[in-house]
Order: sequence, then structure tokens, then C-alpha cells
Amino acid sequence: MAELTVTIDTEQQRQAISDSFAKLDPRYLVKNPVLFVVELGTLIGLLLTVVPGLFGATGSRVYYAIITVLLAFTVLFANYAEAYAELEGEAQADSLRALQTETEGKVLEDPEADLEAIDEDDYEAVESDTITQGDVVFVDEGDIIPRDGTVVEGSASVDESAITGESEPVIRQSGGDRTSVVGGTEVLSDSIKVEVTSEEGESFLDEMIGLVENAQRQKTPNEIAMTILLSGLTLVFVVAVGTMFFFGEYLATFADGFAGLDIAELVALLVALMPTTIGALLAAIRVAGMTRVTRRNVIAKSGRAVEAAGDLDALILDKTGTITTGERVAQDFHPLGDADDGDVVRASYQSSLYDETTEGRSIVKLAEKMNGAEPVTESDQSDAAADEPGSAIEAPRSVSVDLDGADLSEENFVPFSAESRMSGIDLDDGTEIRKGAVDAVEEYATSVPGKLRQESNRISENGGTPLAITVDKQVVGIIELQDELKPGIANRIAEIQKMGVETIMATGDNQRTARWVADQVGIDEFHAEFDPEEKIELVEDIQADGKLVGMTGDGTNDAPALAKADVGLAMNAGTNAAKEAGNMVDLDSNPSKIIEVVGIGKQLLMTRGSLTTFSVANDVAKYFVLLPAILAAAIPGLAVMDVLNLSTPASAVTATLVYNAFIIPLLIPLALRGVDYEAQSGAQLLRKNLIVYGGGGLIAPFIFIKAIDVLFVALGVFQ
Ligand SMILES: Nc1ncnc2c1ncn2[C@@H]1O[C@H](COP(=O)(O)OP(=O)(O)OP(=O)(O)O)[C@@H](O)[C@H]1O
Ligand SMILES: [K+]
Ligand SMILES: [Mg+2]
Repeated sequence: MAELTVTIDTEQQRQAISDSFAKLDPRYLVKNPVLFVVELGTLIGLLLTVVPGLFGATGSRVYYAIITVLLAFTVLFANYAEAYAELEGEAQADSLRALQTETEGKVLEDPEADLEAIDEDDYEAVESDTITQGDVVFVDEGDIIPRDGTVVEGSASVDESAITGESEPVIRQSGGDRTSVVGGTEVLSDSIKVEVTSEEGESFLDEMIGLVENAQRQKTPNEIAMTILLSGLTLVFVVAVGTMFFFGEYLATFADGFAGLDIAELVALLVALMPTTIGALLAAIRVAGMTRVTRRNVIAKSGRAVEAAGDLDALILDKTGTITTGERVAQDFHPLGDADDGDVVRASYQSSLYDETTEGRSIVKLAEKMNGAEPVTESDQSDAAADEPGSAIEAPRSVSVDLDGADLSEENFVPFSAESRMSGIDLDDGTEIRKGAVDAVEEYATSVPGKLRQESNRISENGGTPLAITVDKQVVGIIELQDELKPGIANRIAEIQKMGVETIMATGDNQRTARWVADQVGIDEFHAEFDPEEKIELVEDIQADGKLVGMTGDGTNDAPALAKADVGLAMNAGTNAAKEAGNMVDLDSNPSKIIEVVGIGKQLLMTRGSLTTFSVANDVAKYFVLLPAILAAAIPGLAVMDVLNLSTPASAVTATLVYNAFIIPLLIPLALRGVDYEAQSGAQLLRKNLIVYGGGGLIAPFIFIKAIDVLFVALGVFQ
């Protein structure tokens, strides 16, 4: 899958630096209480630098100036992390926006015009900005689709690489779940009629990108909780350190040679104790996480959705198109009872002539191939796109049958629905032809040969999907459909399971086919013969146990369940209803993308968790470094805590502030890239996290602060 990675140029670097200064505005900074307190501390340092001796301070002006500068850098580095992440996110979003092109569109005078016979007299070629919503345009081979829309007739292969970066063309066709087309993409072969669904300048993608950019600036629920926690900690430290100041003043009244604690050093202690590192990186971690989602061509409408993806307990996957390729095409026809090959092929053909699903189109193709006849219907006179359903199938044998579509009319066609799990047509003479899922047909038919079950089980146990075909409610045979597992899907599912997420397959297909597929890919649980209603119930059932659940979908039928799920990933090729209902849209329309999104969500949560652990562990270590240094004069007994044996208190304070400030830019790359991520259970991750980031966080300050102190001694400062 193509990743469109946008790089930041020097111009943008400069922008990020200037944004870091703009973000010093206290009205902005107050939303991040940790940094706001550091900013206040900077002002105190500045005051002492300008007016020495204030608050009984006895240090030199230079010393206070150094403290002030280091505190200011702490805030600026934090602002830079956020500004940089935001610019990167915007650049990523802009890379999608660049798609808008000025082009020509062929607006049909008569939207009902026969697709195959359209010529220059039937349409008016106009600039795309004059096309309005509801217009039906003709898009011929080689044309650019002028605006977002729905394919209302025909099937074409479309180059969507402009939005997906994927060079492989995709099929977009009327009926079914692949009807949406995007303005600016190119039809490579065949022609389609597209009903325009957006007004000029209001493309779906643009609207979506607007949502993404907005979402990137909004704190997520977990982040808000985190901010409250960090603010609480900050408050505790402010009170504790504030109390120390007054305690120092009190001590000074009777302790010989002790003049009270230095307020600038107490500010330094406060800043060292506060979780400044994570406070500085929190926003950058969120923005970068969302940018990683955008980079995978997934539009996340909220940060909450990305976070929820990282926290999922269960993932509902459908079978066809998610676990399998979705190219479920006819392989063979099997007569049953008194019927012969010809009866089955004819009935299958007739019932599918207007069936625009992948399955339906492939049945027509196979029937024609077996018959060896020239295509009889107008809809097949076009040069078939090489990857059109069924075109690659070899006819297993030849059957001579009259495939006449003359007495069939589209009005009498009964389209497939996921509720009925059947489709068909009524002939002019009243003959009722239906095909569908075996259990659905068994209920519908009046005459069911004993061999139906046996034959269909045989097909299912090979991973195929049997469709029973009936003429006047008599089962005459079976259509054998075959799909293929997506390459590598079993590994992806295993990966999800390793993360502790339960995998559930819900399919409209029959029990045996479902079981076969479930076994092949090692899914935890499966539900077969599901209708869309039951999918919603499944989502609700899982949520009733207090679990977070994710799912993908494309059809109108999926919309309610997509809206219900905590993470609903809609396919861009799917219907508008589904795209509006979900909280994410995959521009590549690859349903198994949700597996990647879960990974990105996990990585976001892990990055935040790891850096929080590191930050807090750092602060604990800094406490042991600074406290003895600052209080040594007042409480000589504290010397036992002074494990680092730093040269002077001033050196200890400065070295600690240097570490405290510069650890932020050092961690920016990690915050933006995310911590290395591998599929593991929560408990394993927690353990590893504690050892690496907790243990490392305790040790790192000691090493660096001591090193800085040694450097100061070598340079002869603070001695
Ligand atoms: N064009 C069609 N005409 C008649 N029956 C069909 C057609 N397409 C599919 N079916 C039958 O209806 C069943 C249900 O279809 P549905 O789309 O609900 O689920 P699915 O595609 O099999 O699985 P999933 O839910 O995993 O995508 C299919 O398994 C098949 O037996
Ligand atoms: K700190
Ligand atoms: Mg389906």
C-alpha cells in the first residue's frame, strides 16, 4: 500500500519556530497548565534578573538570567513540538487537497440516454465549475471524472492514484457497494454515467480534510483526562514548593547563617518536579498519531476515533471483501432434480441479467462463455475491463442454450438485498426466477430436491458460496461462486489477536462457508447468515459488556452499525450514507485497513504512555538531585541524599534545568514517529514499558546531570 509521506522544508521549519513564539501568548498557553506555570516561573526569573534582591534573593544577576533563559527554552521547545507536528499534519492533509482539478464534464441532456449509444449530440461539454449537483454526466474512457458522484449506470476501471497513491486501477460500478467516484480521478476503460453529488468547491474530500484538521487541534478524551491529572500534579507541587519557601523564611529567623531559600531555585525545583516533558509533548503525540492515520489514506473525523481504535476490545470483520478479496465470481452451474445444464444456465443468466453485483455480473459472463455465444445484451458489448468480474474465468465446459434476454425487462428485475439474500426476475409470462443464499431459498421455494443440501455443503466445505436457483419456486440447480482469501490475511488477524483484540467475523454467507473461512484465517468467533439488523445487534451486545468495538462497512445497510460502533471505518467507494455514518473513511476502500488503524491507535496510546512514564520517572530522579542541593544550607542532614555529589548548588540547579529543557527536543522525533510498535498484549507491553521507559527515565537524569556538572567544573563556571 502506498504511503504518501510529506516532508517539511526549511520554510516550514521557520514557520514552526515563529509559531512557537506565537504560542507563548498566555491566553493560549493557559490551556496547558503545566507549561503555563513554567511561563509564570520564567517571569519570576526575569523579575529577579532585572531587580536583584527581590524576595530576599541573593544570587547574581547572571545566575538568574541563565535560569530565566532555560525556563523560556522549556516553554519554547514544548511549543515547537506542537507547532511542528501541526505543520506536518497540515502538509499531509494538503497533499490530499491538491487533487482539485479544472476539467471538462459531459452533462447529459437526457439522463436516461442509452449508455452504449451516447455520442456528441447527447451531451454538452462544459467547464466542471458550471456543473451542479444532480446533473448526470457521461464519463468516457480517458476522461477525468469532473466532480464527486455516484455511478448510476455502467462499470469502469478508474485510476484513483491521485488520491490513493495506488497505481492499480479500481472498478467503480452502479449498484452494489462500489458506486462512489471522486472528482479528478480518471476513467481508464469503459464508460459510465455519474450523478454528481457535490457542488463546486464542496467536494467530499475537502469537507473531510476540514474535519481532520479540526480534529487534530482538539484534545481527545483521554488527553483531557491526562491534562487534568497533570494539572493536579502541578498544583500539588506548586503548593509543596510554595510551602517550602515560607518554611525557609521561618527557619531563617533562628538558624545561624541561613538567609532563607532562593525563590528562583525553588522555581527551578518546581519546574523540575512538574511533568513538563509529557506536558510539552502531549499535543505533538496526538497530532502525529492522527497524521499517521492520514498518511495511510484514512480520514479520521475525530481524534477520539483514533484513540478508540487503540483501545478496541473487539473487531467485527465481514467476510466478503474484507477477509476475502470480494471478487466472488461464478465458477460453475450444477443442475439438480429433473433440470439439465441448459435449464440452470438459462435461469441463472436470466436472473442475473440486470443484477449489478459482482456475483450477478460474473454469472452472466460465465453463462455466455459456456454458451460460446456472442454477448447478447447491450451491457456487455463494451470491451470488458480486464478485471471485470468473471472475465478471467475459464468456462468449465460448454453448454448450448438459448440465452435470449428479449422477454426480460428491467422493471421486472428484483435486485439483491442483504435482508432477503436473494435476487431475480419475473418473465413476461409470469415465470418467477430467483437465486440466492441456500437457506433463504429453502424458505422461499416450494420444491427442494434432497440433493440441494448435499451439493451445497460440498461447495461450502471448499470455501465456495452456493447460490440456489429456482424457476417458479422449484429449485433447478446451484450456482457455484468462489472467492479467494486476501493474501496475508491470516497473519494480520493473528497480529490483531496478539494485541488482545477479539476478532469476530459476521457474514451474510452460509454457516459452512463461514466456518471454512474462519478456520482458514483463525478468527476467534464467527456469525453466519447474518442480515444487517443482526450486525447492529452484535455491535450493541458487545458494547453492553462495556467493550469498545470496531467495524468496517460500505453499504447503506452498514450505516447504522457503523454509526453505533466506537470505530466505524467506511469505504470511500461505498455509499454516502455509510461514509457519513462512520467516524473514519478509507480513501483506498480497503476494509482490512482497519487492522492498520488499530495498530496506529495502539501506537498513539503507547507513545503517550511510554513518554508519560519516562517523564514522571525523570521527575522523581530530578527531585533527588535538586532537593539536597537547594536545602543543604538549611538542613545539612540532607547531604545523605546527595548521591551525585554535584559541585555547587548553582551548578546542580543549572544542570537540572538544562536537562529538563533539552530532553524535550531530544524526544520530539520519538513523539512524532511513535514508539516502536509490535503486536503484544497489554500486560506484556506494560511490563516492557515500565522497564524501558520507567527504568531508563530514572537513570537518564543522573547520568546527564552529572555529565553537565562535570563539564561546568571543567569550564570553571559556578565554582
Ligand atoms: N447477487 C446476488 N443474488 C442473490 N444472492 C446473492 C447475491 N449476492 C450474494 N448473494 C447471497 O446472499 C448472501 C448474503 O450476502 P451479503 O452481502 O449479506 O453477505 P456476504 O457478501 O456473503 O458476506 P459479508 O457480509 O461477509 O460481506 C451471500 O452469501 C450469497 O449467498
Ligand atoms: K519536569
Ligand atoms: Mg456482501
